[in-house]
Amino acid sequence: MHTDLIQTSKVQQKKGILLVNLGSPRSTETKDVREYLDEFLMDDKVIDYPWFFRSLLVQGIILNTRPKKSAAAYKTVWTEEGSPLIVFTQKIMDKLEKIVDVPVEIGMRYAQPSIENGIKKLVDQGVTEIVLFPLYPQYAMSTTETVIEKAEEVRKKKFPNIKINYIQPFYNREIYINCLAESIREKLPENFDALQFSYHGVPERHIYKTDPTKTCNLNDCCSRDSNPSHQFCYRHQCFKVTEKVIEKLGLPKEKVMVTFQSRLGKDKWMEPYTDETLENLPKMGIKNLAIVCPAFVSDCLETLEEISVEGKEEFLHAGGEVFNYIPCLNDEDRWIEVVKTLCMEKINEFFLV
Ligand SMILES: C=CC1=C(C)c2cc3[nH]c(cc4nc(cc5[nH]c(cc1n2)c(C)c5CCC(=O)O)C(CCC(=O)O)=C4C)c(C)c3C=C
Ligand SMILES: [Fe+2]
Ligand SMILES: [Fe+2]
Repeated sequence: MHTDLIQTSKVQQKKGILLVNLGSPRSTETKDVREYLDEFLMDDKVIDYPWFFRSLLVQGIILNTRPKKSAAAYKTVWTEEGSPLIVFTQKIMDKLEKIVDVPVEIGMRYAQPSIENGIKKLVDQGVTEIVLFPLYPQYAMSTTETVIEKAEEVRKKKFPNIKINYIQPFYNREIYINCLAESIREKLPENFDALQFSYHGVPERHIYKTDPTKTCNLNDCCSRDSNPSHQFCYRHQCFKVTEKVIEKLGLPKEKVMVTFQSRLGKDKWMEPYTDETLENLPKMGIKNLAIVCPAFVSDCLETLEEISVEGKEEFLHAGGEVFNYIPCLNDEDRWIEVVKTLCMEKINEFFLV
């Protein structure tokens, strides 16, 4: 009798998937970019100063000049369908929907379509249990953590009766590493002097702040095999992806480097910086470079403009000869299979609870 009741209640639960990415401005108009940057940078998980200082910095300084500059950059990558980041996330959704038997929606942490919008669409289809997938391989306070915080806020306020289960960062999952390695292998040129892994940076302070063990010193501990801080150490997780991928590709360590891009403001961000490295490589004899950006699963402003256009110019200007940008996983079928596996794993786990 007791088991029957539990099973009956389980059958009544309807599951759905919400794919979450960072988000882009509504358009490339400066006012829309300003609105987007305002929401993004006023998030205390992104600029983690007390509210007064954050608003002084963001609304008093950054929003005076950056929106115009960023709008011009967005114009160079925008497509007829819209922002590459959102278009690729939609493509993942479209492909995933065809191979799973539950509804799939997307939601962006900032701007539209919002997380609330995505949850509502699922709820309108009768969904009561959501598997939410933050599309970031590595954990960071400014990505995974803020997504979960926002989704929980929306759930408590607007959808208190639904359940959300979160997919954890997947940087060390074999299926993801195989997928990334195969994708890179296909796109690597025949000859190259070095392969650069350029990850989005974060301020060093963020790493210390989110380390529950307070053991990470942003030194060699991040590359050690085991340390209790690794679960929340973005730096470690970037190193781990690199290490596992180059092992799969059979590349010697000497041919590979890790750098961090897209820094903002005057804080100390993780080093070495991508732009400085690109300027120095030609002097070190590296003229033919391949570069990949595995903090991003979808190409976006930070890869298409900052790396494949600006980065290329920096490298060539400094004496580099060949610059090969390796695109992100985007909507490659092998990546869709990984998304499916991670989602179904969580759905089944959910079902067993
Ligand atoms: C991949 C993980 C990301 C981390 C970690 C991250 C941290 C982080 N970012 C900023 C500031 C900006 N990032 C911007 C764009 C942007 N950032 C990510 C991802 C991560 N950010 C993506 C995917 C994008 C592209 C969005 C798109 O529409 O294509 C921008 C906006 C663009 C610009 O003006 O340069 C800013 C600003 C901080 C401060 C931060 C950690 C503290
Ligand atoms: Fe670390
Ligand atoms: Fe960013």
